Formats: sequence, C-alpha cells, structure tokens
Amino acid sequence: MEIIKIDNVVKVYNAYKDAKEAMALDGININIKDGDFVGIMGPSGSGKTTLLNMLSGVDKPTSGEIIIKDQSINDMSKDKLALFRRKNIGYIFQDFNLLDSLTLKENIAIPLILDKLNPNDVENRVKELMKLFDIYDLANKYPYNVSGGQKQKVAVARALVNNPSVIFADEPTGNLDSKSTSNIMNIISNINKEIKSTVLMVTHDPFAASFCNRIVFIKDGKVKMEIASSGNRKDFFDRILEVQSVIGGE
Ligand SMILES: Nc1ncnc2c1ncn2[C@@H]1O[C@H](COP(=O)(O)OP(=O)(O)OP(=O)(O)O)[C@@H](O)[C@H]1O
Repeated sequence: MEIIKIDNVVKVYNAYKDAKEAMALDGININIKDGDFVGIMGPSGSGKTTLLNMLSGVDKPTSGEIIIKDQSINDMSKDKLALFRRKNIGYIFQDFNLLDSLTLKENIAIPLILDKLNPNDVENRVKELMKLFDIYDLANKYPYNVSGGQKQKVAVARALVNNPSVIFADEPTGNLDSKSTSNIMNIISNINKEIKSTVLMVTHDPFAASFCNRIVFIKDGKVKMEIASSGNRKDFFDRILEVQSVIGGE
C-alpha cells in the first residue's frame, strides 16, 4: 500500500526583489510504499529542501498534490495539519533542533506533553526509548553537555516518541563524524525494519544513502533516476557514486 503519494508537484517561487522567479519543482511524481526507506539525492539547488517543505506542510505546492495516509495535506486547515503532523510524522533535522533550556529527557517528552499524556506514561515511554538508544545515563543532561551523535540520538528518540508511521529526515548525518553517522544510520535502518516506519531521507552523503532501499535522484526540480538496493550495502554505495558522477552530486 502507498503511504505517500507525490502527484505532479510543481513549485514556483515568485520573483522577489533581486531574485528571479524560480521553478524549484517541475512536476515531481514519487510513490512511497508503507515500510519503505527512500533517499532523495541531487545536486545543490535541485529542489530537495523544497520537496521536504511541501511534504511536511511548511509550504504549499503551486500545483499538484501530496497525499499522506490517504489524506491530501494541501487542503488541510492549519490546525488540522498541525494535529495530523503530530500524530503521523516524526522529523529528524541536520542541526538536531533540540531546545537548549530543556534536559534531554524533557526534549524527548515534548510531543507527548503536547498530547496531554499522563506523566507516568510519558516517563515510561521516554525511558524505554532512552534505554533503547543507550542514552538513559544522560537523561538529566542538557543538549550543550553532550556530543553531536548523542544529540542526534535524542532527536531520533523524540521523532519516534509518538510512534509515527512516517519519518522525514533532512540531512540527519550532516553534522556528524563518520562513527556517529554509522551509528545513527544503523538506528534509523533498524527503526525502518523493526518498527516498520516509512522513512524518507534527504541526504548528500552516499554512505548514509546506502542504508536506504531506494534512492530517487532529482535535478532541476525533476526526477532524473531511481535505483533500488539489492540488499548489499557496499554494492548500493558504489551504484550511488556512479549515478552521482553521471547526474552530478556534491
Ligand atoms: N524561498 C525561496 N525563494 C526563491 N527561490 C528559492 C527559495 N527557496 C529555494 N529557491 C530556489 O529553488 C531551487 C531549489 O532550491 P532547494 O533549496 O529546494 O534546493 P536543494 O536541493 O535543497 O539545495 P541544497 O542541497 O543546496 O540545500 C533553487 O534554484 C533555489 O535557488
């Protein structure tokens, strides 16, 4: 079953001051099956951020439609969209997006507190995730007390705390060293396999991308190519590099 349908999405940014009109997305069609792990790659300026902004409802397409779990998110009111996002989608960002004034435990709990869950249930769910990611010892520390890799584990735990069926990750390893990158990608891959969350990840990094099942390459706002993994990560990594050398990557 398809959980995300990106149907002929066009996004034109209007001319503003010195900037000319820009066709950021030029008729994008991508279907994503429930449980898939899809990477979006493409050169700088190809439209990746614009696409993620459309998918998360931050911005609206000029034309076309985005359907997530059989609901068109373009027509939703602001309040309905906020609730839909909270119930169904987890977000992981390059710069972690943690609140510095809250402890790590509190950062993970935010979505549950917004949902007015009772404090015991909040405590148990947060503890379960912190143990799973081996960060329970850090529960009462603040983001500025821990490493980038640990911050990203907190951000992944926060993205998962509501059991979302879809996870959007925007360059989740962009600020991490290679060891933390491996660590976080293994975690995201396990979430995809074991909890069966559907993951859509924008990345420049061929190593991070090699954990995906499928990569969609975009360029100039259009889908240029798609490749699927045979299951062997090293082979997939080599194919990603090949495609990047043809269509241009970073
Ligand atoms: N707010 C905006 N106003 C006008 N043009 C924009 C705006 N945001 C993006 N663009 C233009 O739309 C195109 C796609 O940009 P986008 O940021 O989606 O690319 P990207 O693939 O995410 O790039 P990068 O990898 O560098 O982050 C580019 O030509 C960009 O200049």
